[in-house]
Formats: sequence, C-alpha cells, structure tokens
Amino acid sequence: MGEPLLQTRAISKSFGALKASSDVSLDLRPGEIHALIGPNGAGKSTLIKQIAGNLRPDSGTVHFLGRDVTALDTVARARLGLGRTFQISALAMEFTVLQNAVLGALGARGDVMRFFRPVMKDRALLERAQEALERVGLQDHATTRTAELSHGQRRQLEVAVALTLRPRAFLMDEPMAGLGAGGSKRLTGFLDGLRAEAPILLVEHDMDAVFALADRISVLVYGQIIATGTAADIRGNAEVRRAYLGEEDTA
Ligand SMILES: Nc1ncnc2c1ncn2[C@@H]1O[C@H](COP(=O)(O)OP(=O)(O)OP(=O)(O)O)[C@@H](O)[C@H]1O
Repeated sequence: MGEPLLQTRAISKSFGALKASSDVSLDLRPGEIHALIGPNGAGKSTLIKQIAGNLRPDSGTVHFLGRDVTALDTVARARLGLGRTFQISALAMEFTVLQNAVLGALGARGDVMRFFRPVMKDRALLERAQEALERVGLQDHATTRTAELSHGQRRQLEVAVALTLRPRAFLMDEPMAGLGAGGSKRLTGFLDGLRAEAPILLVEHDMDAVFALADRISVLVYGQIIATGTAADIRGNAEVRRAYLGEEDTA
C-alpha cells in the first residue's frame, strides 16, 4: 500500500482529568478500510472529531494529503476531500432526499450562502447529487421527504451526501448502527467497493462487519491504541482479548 493519505501523530486530548486521547498515532492508506474499535467511552468519537476538525487536540497533529491540517476547521478539511458520515444524523428531515444531496454537493462547492431555490435548478449540482443517490441505490426516492425514509435508507442517504464531495478519504462513525441484518449486509457490500475509490476510517460496533471488511483494525482502550493489525492479528492478540474481545470470544 502507498503513502498514508491521512495521519494522526501523537494526538492527545483531555476533558478535565480524563484523557480521552492519549498519544494516538494512526494512519489511513490508499485502498484500505481501517477500523477503529474499542469499548464504550474508549475515545473513538473524540478521535474522529479531532480528525474531522470539530475538536482541537491539546497536542499532536493531523496530516491529510501530505499537509498539516490541524489548524483547519471542518469545512476546510471537507473541501480538501475529507468526507464524513455522522453517528447522529445530520440530515434535514423536512427536505427531500434530492434536496439533502444537493445541499451536500453545494457544501462541497463552497457557496452555501446561495438561495436554495435557484440551487435546485443548477444542473451541475443536480447531476452530482443524482449520481450520488444512484450509487447508494436511492435514485427512486429522490422526491421522498427524508423523514419518511426508513432508518437504513437514511444511512444510505448520509453516505450519498458524503459522496457528493467526491472525497479522497472517508471518516465513518458507526454507519451500521440501527440497521437490521439485511441493511448492514447491503452497506457492508457497498463499503467493500468504496474503499478502492477512497479509503475509509471506520468506527463500528458491529464486529461481524468490522471483521468482514477491515484491512487493518486498531483497538482503542482508555484513549490509547493498544494494537493495530489485520483481523487475524487482532483476534489472536491476548491483550485485546483481555481488554475487549474476551467476553465475546469465550461465549
Ligand atoms: N465534550 C466532552 N466533555 C467531557 N467529556 C467528554 C466529552 N466528550 C467525550 N467525553 C468523555 O470522553 C470519553 C471518550 O468518549 P467518546 O465519545 O470519544 O468515546 P467512544 O469510544 O466514542 O464511545 P462510544 O462507543 O460509546 O460512542 C468518555 O469518557 C466521555 O464521557
């Protein structure tokens, strides 16, 4: 695999006495799905926020496409090509599916202050939005109000919104959450293909999906990465089993 597209170098972040990230260094390489797993409260979301630009590390740096982006905000990082889906939905529920996708595409182009109505007639934006909807299989729901979508379809729409950026790398925070078996299988298939286009840093509690998809897995416990390796490495790692996988494995 080539040079990393995305890297954190010794990131630390404390909330009062709690060290939520402790010297975290990880990277995301072209073509890979790198899963970040760990118990509740281990600091996964805190780490993703620092990579996306919502939260500033106390120390350490974030590099994207060879550039130090630590001082850049979320919008600037997104424009450079850092795509993201959220743990909590960021969709506008009263808007149609197509309108949400267009809003995403608009954010990518940077002129979010334009009036919405003319925007819906902007051919380039519409094409970009429709293309993203087709890729996730929502093209037949373009005129559906987002509130009427099933949970799984909303997850698909979130991925479509991220795709409108034509990202160079993805951050995904629990994309499988709340999906039934069918939905997570479909999304797993989609992410499997997506990695060739843009690598994915994936925070996910669904271990079946993680072990099926991830080229590499990093295990975060109390804000520290205790192991990084292939699925086989992680399954066989005694410290990981003790700290995290133990109960599931002995069941
Ligand atoms: N803004 C904040 N202020 C204070 N403490 C915080 C803040 N954000 C997170 N924390 C604490 O930092 C720790 C790490 O939280 P974080 O949400 O990153 O964990 P997580 O691994 O994503 O958990 P989960 O799997 O439950 O989503 C937790 O103890 C949490 O309570």
